[in-house]
Amino acid sequence: MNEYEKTAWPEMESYGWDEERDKDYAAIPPFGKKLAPARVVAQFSHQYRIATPWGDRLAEVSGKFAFAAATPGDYPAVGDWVAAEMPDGDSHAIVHALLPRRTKIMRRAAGSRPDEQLIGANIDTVFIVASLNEDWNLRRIERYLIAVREGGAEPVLLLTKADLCDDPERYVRETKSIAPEVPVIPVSARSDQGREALAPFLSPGKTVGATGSSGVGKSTLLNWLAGEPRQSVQGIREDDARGRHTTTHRELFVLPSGAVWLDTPGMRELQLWEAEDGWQATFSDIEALASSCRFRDCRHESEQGCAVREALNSGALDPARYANYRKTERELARLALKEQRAGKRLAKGEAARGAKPAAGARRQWRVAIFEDED
Ligand SMILES: Nc1nc2c(ncn2[C@@H]2O[C@H](COP(=O)(O)OP(=O)(O)OP(=O)(O)O)[C@@H](O)[C@H]2O)c(=O)[nH]1
Ligand SMILES: [Zn+2]
Repeated sequence: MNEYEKTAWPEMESYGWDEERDKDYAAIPPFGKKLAPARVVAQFSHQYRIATPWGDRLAEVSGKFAFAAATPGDYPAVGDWVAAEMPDGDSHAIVHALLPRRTKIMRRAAGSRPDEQLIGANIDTVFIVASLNEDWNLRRIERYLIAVREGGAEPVLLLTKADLCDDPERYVRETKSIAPEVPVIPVSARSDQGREALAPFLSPGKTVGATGSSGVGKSTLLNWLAGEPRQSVQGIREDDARGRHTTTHRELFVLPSGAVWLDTPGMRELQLWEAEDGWQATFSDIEALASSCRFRDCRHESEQGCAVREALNSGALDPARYANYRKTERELARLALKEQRAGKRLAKGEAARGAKPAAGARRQWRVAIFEDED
């Protein structure tokens, strides 16, 4: 049997390949080429570095792939699994197809038109990092929760620099109060605290990444988990085929625990994208209250039988949390408006690709409500 016609690719397991991927891969239509699975480990302007069963290669997408891609999100991103052609005796590869993404982390592209920009694919867990000594801000954590959940990844809250804090448990409690179902783990790289609690999220083949404000300790966390200094974004040292050390730019690599760490510059500065699902999950308590208001279209201002007002008055709902709910709702509505305007231009192309209509009535309802407010 031709090496390329294998039905399983154990070589790729260290990058997170599993039986489900074997199935996804088998479902790719034939391209009349010898293809093999690979994972994108770095992205340059028009090139990728991919990890293949036979080592790393530089790759580009095929002409056909580029022709079919309608938006930036259709191109591979770091963390994506692809089917690539690897011509013999050539150090380059050609990407012909993208495997289905399990999760994606998106960012709004700069400029007036909000545009999906993929900053990481197939991430299982995103560590939302906040530091225990400075800059403590539950509202910011809520915003990160929205962005992470929207793409389908599991959020875990890491409270760093526990060595600098007299009462980490107090912060753990506060954090749990805004996200009861999310694991909250105090850690300290300096005093080697919290390693065991992190272990369940760092099992072999799981892909993880970290996001959080500048200075909270993301690089330090990575170095701590890697057991050696590792400036991931700048590049890491590796042995090449001749055993020499070379520095290679990589944004995805395997930790000693066997977990795969994804660290793209965009991960560090997540912003809200049209995050209706993540927003609802993050504020599910308020959504539940709102659904028991007497009036279906209650604006929670001075209406009779408003459950949200009641909760605010009784102290059951934190006014700051409610304010953040409204603020992020307005931001999402603003984005949705822009999207609607831009969408008119895009609609034709998207319909041609069989895309679903933009997530529907609910968002339009929000747009209608908030259009007049700003
Ligand atoms: N005491 C203490 N200091 C820490 C710990 N982790 C990080 N720091 C310090 O916090 C500062 C910022 O850490 P970084 O790891 O560079 O933070 P970062 O989140 O990567 O910052 P950006 O690269 O700007 O995104 C450094 O001076 C670290 O030494 C810790 O566990 N305890
Ligand atoms: Zn109400």
